[in-house]
Amino acid sequence: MPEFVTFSRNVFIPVTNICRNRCGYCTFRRDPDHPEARLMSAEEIIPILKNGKEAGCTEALFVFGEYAEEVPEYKKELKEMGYDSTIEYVTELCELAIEKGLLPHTNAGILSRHELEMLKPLNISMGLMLETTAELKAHSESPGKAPSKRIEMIRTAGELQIPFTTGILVGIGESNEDRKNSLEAIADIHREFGHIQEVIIQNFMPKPDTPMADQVPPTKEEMVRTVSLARDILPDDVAVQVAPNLIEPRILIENGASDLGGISPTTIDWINPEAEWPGVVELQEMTGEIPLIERLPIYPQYIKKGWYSNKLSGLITELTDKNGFKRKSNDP
Ligand SMILES: O=c1nc2n(C[C@H](O)[C@H](O)[C@H](O)CO)c3cc(O)ccc3cc-2c(=O)[nH]1
Ligand SMILES: C[C@H]1O[C@@H](n2cnc3c(N)ncnc32)[C@H](O)[C@@H]1O
Ligand code: MET
Ligand code: SF4
Repeated sequence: MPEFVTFSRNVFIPVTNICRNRCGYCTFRRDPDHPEARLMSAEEIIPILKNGKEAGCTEALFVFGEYAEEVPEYKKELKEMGYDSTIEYVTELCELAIEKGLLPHTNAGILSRHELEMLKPLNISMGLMLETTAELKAHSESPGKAPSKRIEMIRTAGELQIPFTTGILVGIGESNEDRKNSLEAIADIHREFGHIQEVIIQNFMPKPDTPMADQVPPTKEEMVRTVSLARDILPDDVAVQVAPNLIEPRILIENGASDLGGISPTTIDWINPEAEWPGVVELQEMTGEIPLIERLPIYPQYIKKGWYSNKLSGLITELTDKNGFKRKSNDP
């Protein structure tokens, strides 16, 4: 049982849903000619940032389809907005978030070393799910989900000392042995670079109108088994995260989970839009007698190590107490 359980408050910004991949489980992605295909403008994003700040959020979570630039229609739209590349636009958005008082965390899928170098000074942490080290049908149309590519990017983020969130998606056709391999791969990378702050054990949620709509999601028992496997395999300084809007967390906490990820008072989970966020009072009910502590999108040990740029130090000071957690009390 962990000593305490953590969570953070974020605003979820689905910057673009155009994506070069086609994962069998995903409803976030849209085809370029779909009426809901979009690239959000800075004008749309600014009020979302402001609302989140007013509601006490600390994190701007920027999520993208992967390498949308490989889609010509998107490239044209980006050009019309005045940007030559996605990464140029992301840096602009991160600066906006910082200006509004939120710490940026970007998950844009695969990024090159150069792109990671550009984002490091503007992101308090970054993320990329490993998903799995297995070659699966779910990823047969997703070049960016090749395990070797994902591992390479997670390693590069380590070389650059970027506090990092990764994880595995459970129930997409992988075996228990595959889960073990995936977690061992993450543990090895962390032992080499020391930058993995949390590993998400995310349960696959079947979505209508996807190739995997009829695939059975993992059972609670499988999730308990996977969380305790993760706790066994991962080094002690890596937190195991589960999503409280996707699964009842109490028994997972009893088996090694110690973080509930980002919840949002003002935005929805654009990846799992059917799954509403619990509020802080509900989270407290879920954790029971175990203390619930609000954290920032960077874990305290990385604040202590100084793994953030001077562009973010003012905000860190504003937002943290002496232990590196959120300064304000956890009032709902
Ligand atoms: O609302 C969500 N937040 C997701 N987050 C956000 C996450 O809960 C928080 O941003 C981190 O805990 C940092 O505070 C992710 C972040 C990553 O880096 C990688 C994957 C995810 C996945 C989700 C997700 O499915 N839904
Ligand atoms: C941001 C992360 O969201 C996860 N993701 C994408 N689609 C689903 C789904 N149907 N159920 C659960 N998680 C999903 C993937 O692991 C991705 O990397
Ligand atoms: N498209 C990216 C990935 O799958 C970001 C999260 S999914 C919307 O890695
Ligand atoms: S999960 Fe990410 S990479 Fe896969 S199709 Fe959806 S947006 Fe694209």
